[in-house]
Amino acid sequence: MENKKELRTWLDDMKLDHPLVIAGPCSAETEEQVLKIAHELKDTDVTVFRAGVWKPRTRPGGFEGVGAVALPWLKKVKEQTGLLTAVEVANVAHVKLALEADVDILWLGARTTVNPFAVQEVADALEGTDKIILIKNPINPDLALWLGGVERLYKANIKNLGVIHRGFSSYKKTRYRNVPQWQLPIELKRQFPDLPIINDPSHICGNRTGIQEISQIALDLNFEGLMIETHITPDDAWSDAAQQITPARLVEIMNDLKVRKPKAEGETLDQLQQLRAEIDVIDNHIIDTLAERMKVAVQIGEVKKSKNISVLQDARWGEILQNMVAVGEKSGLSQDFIESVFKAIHQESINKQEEIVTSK
Ligand SMILES: O=C(O)C(=O)C[C@]1(C(=O)O)C=C[C@@H](O)C=C1
Repeated sequence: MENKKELRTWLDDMKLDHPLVIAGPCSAETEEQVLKIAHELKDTDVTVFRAGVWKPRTRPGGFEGVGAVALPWLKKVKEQTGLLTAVEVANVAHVKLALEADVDILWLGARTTVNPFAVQEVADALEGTDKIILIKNPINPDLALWLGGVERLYKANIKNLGVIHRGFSSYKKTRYRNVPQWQLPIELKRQFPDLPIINDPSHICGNRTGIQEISQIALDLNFEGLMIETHITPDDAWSDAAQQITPARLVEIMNDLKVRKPKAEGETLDQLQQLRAEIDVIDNHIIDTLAERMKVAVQIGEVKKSKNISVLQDARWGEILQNMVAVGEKSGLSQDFIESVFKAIHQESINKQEEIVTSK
């Protein structure tokens, strides 16, 4: 699949003068709940009403969605409010029912994207549809797997495509429910600038407090839209209560978010160009310094080879990491940043030395 302007046609056709907003409850619970939320969202920036009908739960026994009974409620949402509707589909049966109910947007969840067999099955069931299909990132940070999902749908002759960034699972305890790992959507955008990308701050945060901050970062990274879980009485929600917000709070967030211009012009561009020239000089210095460091690592590698000493020296490596984090902190650089930079440097050093010690 190549980047093509036509990938964003469905979004351009909406002619929005603000980012696309998809909102609605995590799960459709009752007809009354669905319609109440939809009516509160009707006269806002929201264009699409979302509601989970089939809910993939991590462990059995949880609320798994009310199922197909909710589809006629979504039809009513469309008739009464004019909002488009969106549901998650995970198998052929879901696709069939959602298409029969004339749902406008179908999305594949993270637990589906992770499985190419499941994606292929859904793609085959959707073959040739003119519905909008959105693919959430897989649970693990694997860009190829995410793009593979998009490609399977594209190959099934589906042209109204987009992706949803909902963050990635981590074994570490973090302040996020799903770590954003912004470098993945940034790389996706670099490869496919015309594939619409929507951010899902609700699943990234797992709570209400971070939604505004994550949404702003997404807009600053030129995401085309936001999908935010919204409930009339969030605390009573049957699923993901902690991360849902009221329609009123959603409106507040929308009003506070700043949409910036994608490109600078005129004087601002001149100013940026001057600063960018400075960055170019500094980047070149960084490369020269890294190359110098690597030369020393190669010399150490030669000593290790001649004296039969192992490549990895944990104690020294631990000491470097600790020192550099402390030095970095003094210059206002975060621990995460320093650790990732030095881990990459150390790995390259190991690779170079491994080449030396294993050479004949
Ligand atoms: O101190 C060494 O022994 C090195 O080879 C240097 C270096 C590094 O690049 O910082 C590389 C490998 C070791 O695990 C520790 C540190």
